[in-house]
Amino acid sequence: MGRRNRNARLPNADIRSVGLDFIEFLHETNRISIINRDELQEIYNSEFRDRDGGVKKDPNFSSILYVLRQGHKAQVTRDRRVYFNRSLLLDVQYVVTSIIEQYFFLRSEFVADKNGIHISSETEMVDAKIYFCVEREEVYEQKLFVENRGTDSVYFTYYSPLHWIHCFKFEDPERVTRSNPLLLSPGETYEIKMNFFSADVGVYGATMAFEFKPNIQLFSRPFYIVRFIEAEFRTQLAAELAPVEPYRPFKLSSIQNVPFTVDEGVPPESLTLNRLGYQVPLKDYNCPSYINELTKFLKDPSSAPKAYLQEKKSLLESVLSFQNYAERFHLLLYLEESQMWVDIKRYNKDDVTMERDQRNKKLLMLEVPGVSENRPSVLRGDHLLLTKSEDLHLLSVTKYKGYVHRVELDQLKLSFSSKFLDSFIDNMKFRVEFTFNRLLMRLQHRAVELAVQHSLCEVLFPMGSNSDNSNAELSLSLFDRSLEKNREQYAAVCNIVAGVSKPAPYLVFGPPGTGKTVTMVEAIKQVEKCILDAHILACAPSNSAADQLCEKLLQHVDSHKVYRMYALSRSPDQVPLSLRACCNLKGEVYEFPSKEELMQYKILVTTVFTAGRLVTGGLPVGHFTHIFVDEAGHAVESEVIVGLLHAETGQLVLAGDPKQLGPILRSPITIQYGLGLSFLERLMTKNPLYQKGDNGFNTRYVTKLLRNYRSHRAILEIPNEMFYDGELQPYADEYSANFFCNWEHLPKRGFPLIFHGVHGKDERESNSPSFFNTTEITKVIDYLKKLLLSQGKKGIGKISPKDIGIITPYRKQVEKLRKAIKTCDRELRVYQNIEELKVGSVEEFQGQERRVIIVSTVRSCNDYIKMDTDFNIGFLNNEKRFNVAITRAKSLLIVVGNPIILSSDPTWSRFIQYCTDEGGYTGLNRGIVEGTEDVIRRLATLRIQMEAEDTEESAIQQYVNPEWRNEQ
Ligand SMILES: Nc1ncnc2c1ncn2[C@@H]1O[C@H](COP(=O)(O)OP(=O)(O)OP(=O)(O)O)[C@@H](O)[C@H]1O
Repeated sequence: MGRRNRNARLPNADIRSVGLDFIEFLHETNRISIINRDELQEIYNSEFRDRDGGVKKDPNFSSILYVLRQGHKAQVTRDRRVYFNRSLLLDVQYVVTSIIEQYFFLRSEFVADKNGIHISSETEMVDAKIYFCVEREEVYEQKLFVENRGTDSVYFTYYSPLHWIHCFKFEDPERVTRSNPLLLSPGETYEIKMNFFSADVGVYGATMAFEFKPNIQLFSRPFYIVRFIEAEFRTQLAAELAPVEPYRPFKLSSIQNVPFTVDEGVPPESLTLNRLGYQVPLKDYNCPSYINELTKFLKDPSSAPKAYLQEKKSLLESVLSFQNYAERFHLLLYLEESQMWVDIKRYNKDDVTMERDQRNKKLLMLEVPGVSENRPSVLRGDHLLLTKSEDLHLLSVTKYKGYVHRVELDQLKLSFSSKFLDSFIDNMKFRVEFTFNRLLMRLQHRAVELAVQHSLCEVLFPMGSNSDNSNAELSLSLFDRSLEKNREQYAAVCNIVAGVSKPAPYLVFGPPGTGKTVTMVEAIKQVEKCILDAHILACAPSNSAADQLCEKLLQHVDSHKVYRMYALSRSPDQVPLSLRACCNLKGEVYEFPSKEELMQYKILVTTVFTAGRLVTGGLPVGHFTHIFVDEAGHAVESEVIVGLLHAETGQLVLAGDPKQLGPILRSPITIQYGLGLSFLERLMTKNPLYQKGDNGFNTRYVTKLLRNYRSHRAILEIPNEMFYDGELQPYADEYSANFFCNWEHLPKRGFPLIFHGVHGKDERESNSPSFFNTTEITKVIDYLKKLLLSQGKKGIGKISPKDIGIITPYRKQVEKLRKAIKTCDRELRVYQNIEELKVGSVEEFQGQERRVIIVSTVRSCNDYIKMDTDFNIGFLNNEKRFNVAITRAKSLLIVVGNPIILSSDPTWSRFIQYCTDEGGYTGLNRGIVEGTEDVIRRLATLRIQMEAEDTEESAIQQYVNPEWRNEQ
């Protein structure tokens, strides 16, 4: 009864959204083919409904079906079969979502045998689809059979591709047409020859419609049968990289709460040497009990408002100020954490097995596909809970705590108690529950609390009241002399050294490649050189950006003065060799030196989070005279301030670009209430000191850099137009920018930008949810070989692997590309210094640059775009990720991708249009690929014809295109 009442209140849009999520869930768990209504209802109730622990009450299954049917998202037959419209998407690569809905309903009708007519092919058809693969550039032949298995004769009157590309040709001995129909007697089979040829690798599809009539009367009603053809032309390399086994997603577990005890494991802290004390306490900051109720209320404010919930809502709606600073951030962080708990539970699994690590018998290996893409997010030092499957029926269970010692591509290495290890037997089955490490949330809670305690009002909400109004007049001799020629950069360095904005933060912002990092690095070096008692904290949100800062500092600063401090979560093998001598990794163990020792270094380099350890360790307020945060737009404000206690008396400098990668949040509520606004962006957009006045920016507080020293102007064009109002000025050194302008493989000389259109397939393998696309890998490898193996010719200078970067959004594509380069390709794998060629995600390239960047976008099917958006992966619908990827190249940018899929995104569409207009487009001829829209329109017309009264003209004949048939 209660449930029915709740449903009555749920708006249809919400029910529809739950329904669509359920379809997605079925798809993800490989059960989209289930059509039995009762079975689907059982799955919905036991595995999906109230999956967030009952925070949000889901509607019942009947309501879901009702709303989905109304919205043409599902069809339910009288015999209780349910067809969700999702199942067909994979057949057609060029889909428009609203259109595909109609296609779904038409498909099942059209593929069915009719009047005894059955259509087959030499290779086995699966679900009315012929699939074949060719590995050479040659004509491939295959026969189609039209067979009359019925008891009456039938006329075969016509056949034609409804959706077709030039690679296919058809031929039949009688040249069947309406004016030349073929009588197929019972038991008779007629052969049609199909040829396929493509000069380019890729996946090509055709949809064939066959028309028949039960008798040859002019006005008799025809009937149609449809078959789908998918041909793949792939190289030997693509074959080597093909899925090792079919994709089998893990079955999700629905965990009930039963009493349990925890068997403690061995944390990797045992691998640290800790001489740094714990002087400033870090409280638990556990989520208050009202958070779930508040979440529900915020999602549906019409639900019975309670005064205290209304009060919290008002706090979220209020403008951030120093008075509500801590309270508002605490609340937002609790809401974010509550969503993180919901999300992490989705990864719980049943019946998993583990293996012993052969190298370290004390560790067990657990396969966790997706872990390298943060699905789920697990770091070294986190823990998981495992319960023996055989114990699950007990009234009370033991959960074994396994600490993560190592995160690898698709697996974790865990340590458990010795008691558990002794009882462990291979193939034992477990239920695994993921947890997440609350440390990062706790550090942020403490940071906002300390900010208020230490009265950081003038740092967080600067009014400029403490400073006079003049710029610094210093005469500095810069380490990087090129900065002296840029007035803004030079002035920024001087102002930072003189601390003119203090206590207000100094901002260095601007588009990609404008020299923010080099300005910050120069300022650090100058502070170190000019201010004798200076102590500097240099931070960045990510380890890779912090490493880059440190590497640049070491070019001029004595390594004894610099210390790179890593947290335990950094995998030792990711620590760059160049930093080993001045960091806290000693062998396999991280060492945290004593406070006194740390205070002797002039420059400490950490991530913004690890800076929190310095606070805990009791480094006194006032110790750091200067704090620098690079890539500050990438972090949430409460993350950036984790180590800012020291900004009370020092100079804080933030550098970044709000148009590049921003903070990653899970909760739509916290995004709505502004947690995604970085500190840098807040100052820039909300604080008058940092805004542009009539005389431009106030250079005492902020420097906006606009000269791009990195890239050829053609590469900058679209980011400049789309994100920077055309303000960006190309200033790159001519020699570097034009390095590839005469490259023989450019579609157009002088335009060092290539969009290579391919029509591949996004695939998955085994349990990994991550994607790869072997057609794109083939193309990337082609270009790589053109760059490395035939270089030094025709006026192009030599480049080495370290000058090339390959960016791709999915871990599986990264892994396969590395395999292709370092193992499969005979020439590349032995190429000198090939290990220096970096293949990585956009996140790994933020802040970096290469002479040549190759981007592989992978997506070739619309079906997964929503998943990308939900998990914050992929390139589509993510302008910031697009911006970062495109702006890393200095002299040559090559993008390999599916232009049809990418064009559904306005940013990519503009980019592809630009490449086309300027002559940089090559590869897949988009003109020959017909859209799904056309196919659907055609199928719909055929259906009208089947259902209509007798008709004179065949609908199918409207689509006759002479080229699809072989000339005889
Ligand atoms: N004044 C200058 N003269 C010549 N080259 C410069 C100058 N300033 C910066 N550069 C060069 O421009 C390139 C980009 O600099 P940097 O990485 O600091 O830019 P950024 O603004 O931090 O970029 P991103 O936003 O992509 O991180 C580097 O190769 C750097 O050496």
